Formats: sequence, structure tokens, C-alpha cells
Amino acid sequence: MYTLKKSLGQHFLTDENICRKIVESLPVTEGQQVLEVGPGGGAITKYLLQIPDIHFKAIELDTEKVQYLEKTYPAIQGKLINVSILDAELPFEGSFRLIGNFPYNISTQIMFKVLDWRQQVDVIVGMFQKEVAQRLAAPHGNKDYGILSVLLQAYYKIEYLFEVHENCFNPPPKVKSAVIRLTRLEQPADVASERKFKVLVKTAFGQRRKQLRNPLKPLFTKETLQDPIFSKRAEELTVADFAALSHKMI
Ligand SMILES: C[S@@+](CC[C@H](N)C(=O)[O-])C[C@H]1O[C@@H](n2cnc3c(N)ncnc32)[C@H](O)[C@@H]1O
Repeated sequence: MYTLKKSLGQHFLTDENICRKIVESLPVTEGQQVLEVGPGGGAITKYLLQIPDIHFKAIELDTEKVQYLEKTYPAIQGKLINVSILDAELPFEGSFRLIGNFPYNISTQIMFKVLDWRQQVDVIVGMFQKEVAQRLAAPHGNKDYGILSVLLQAYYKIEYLFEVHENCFNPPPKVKSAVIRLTRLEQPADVASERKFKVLVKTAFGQRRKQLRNPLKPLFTKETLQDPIFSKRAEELTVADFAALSHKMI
């Protein structure tokens, strides 16, 4: 068997129904390229390996788990990449879909990585700590709406799919969990540039309780700042509002 490493967020799924439900949440067609992040003991992986006619790869940091998977699932030979997802190079040429019961300690960093890879990643199904899942999927006007909600929703539609009870894991995590699906938008938000958009959103939410006019002063001309939209707070703006504002930045 193997040891479970808390430092790597190793809470392995033991509930087969949940594993199947996660895999079924990822739409795949023939020839689809699929990447799993953090296969661990293979709870989800074994169902992914059963899907016919897909090109599968998995990235796992823990060498012990890589060796375990290779021994237990011969079909996985040559499909495992033993690096950190945060340092990984693009695993496929062309478009691919990503799935994982993510290590919660780095789940938001994984989402920033996805943003870097968004030209190639068109669908993501992921399990997160429940609060993080809620934040990513939160609409404007919601207290959970924040930087990553806006940055991701500029490019992806986000669906909050279902919650997973602690007892479905070994060991049970201390936090609640939820699965979400991100599907890339046909028409992404029209931002001036990714760099400007990121600066705008991060600066706006840096002081989320203040009227936008305050934190955003350095980014706009005095004239532009007269617009009534700057009397609002960051969480009141839609993704489209942020995108439109990015075009007016200095
Ligand atoms: C929550 S466990 C999920 C394991 C398995 N998929 C399951 O559902 O039972 C997260 C997995 O991510 C792996 N992991 C942690 N940090 C990682 C990283 N930086 N890059 C790739 N995998 C990582 C852990 O070793 C662990 O196997």
C-alpha cells in the first residue's frame, strides 16, 4: 500500500459513486485529450482509464503514488508525469480537458495555471474546498465574488455541481468539499489586455469595501473617474463592467 501525505493534501476518495459522478461530469468525445491533476491512489483515474478512445495523461507530484499507480494499473504506463502541476509544461498539443480532486492547499494556484493554459483547456471539472468552489462560481453582488471569480468568469462559464461529504474521503478533510465545472465561453469577455484586466480586478478588490474611485485613482484619468460607476464597490460590478472599464485605463 502507501502512506498518506497531509502536506500534499492527500485526502483520497473512497466513495465509488462520487468518483463515477465526478468522471461523468466531464463531457468527452472520441479522441479527447484529458489531463488528471493529482491522481493519488487512482480513485478517479481508474474510471478515466475505462473511457474508450481518449488520450489520457496525469500529473502527480508524489513519486510513491506514481509507482503505486504504475504497479496497480498497467494501462497507465507512459501516461504519468511526475512533476508539480505548478511547474508543469503543457502536457498536450491542442485542446484538452482537465479533471481532478485537487490538493486544496494549492487549488487557487492551479486555477491561475489554468488561466495561463486557457487557449488549450476548454473544460475543467474539479473538486475544491467548498468555500473556494463557492468563490469561483459566485455571481456579482455576492459576498464571495472576488478576484478569481472575475478572472475565471471572463473566460469560463462556471457551474456549481454538487457537494461531497467529508466521510467520502480517507482521511476525512476538516473542510467541506464541492465539485464545479468550468466550460470555456465561445465569446470571452472583451478585455483591453490581459495584463490591464488583471491589474484592474486585483486593485479593485484590494479595497473591496471602498467605492472604486479610491483604489482605482492611479489607473484612470480624473475625467474618467467622474463616471458614476466609480461610486460602486468592486463586488457590484459584472465581469462585463470590468472588461469595459479595462478599455478606459490609462
Ligand atoms: C485530494 S488528493 C486526490 C487524490 C485522488 N485523485 C483521489 O481523489 O482520491 C490530491 C492529489 O494531488 C497530489 N498533489 C499534491 N500537490 C501536487 C502538485 N503540486 N502537483 C501535482 N499533484 C499534486 C497529491 O499527491 C494527491 O495525490
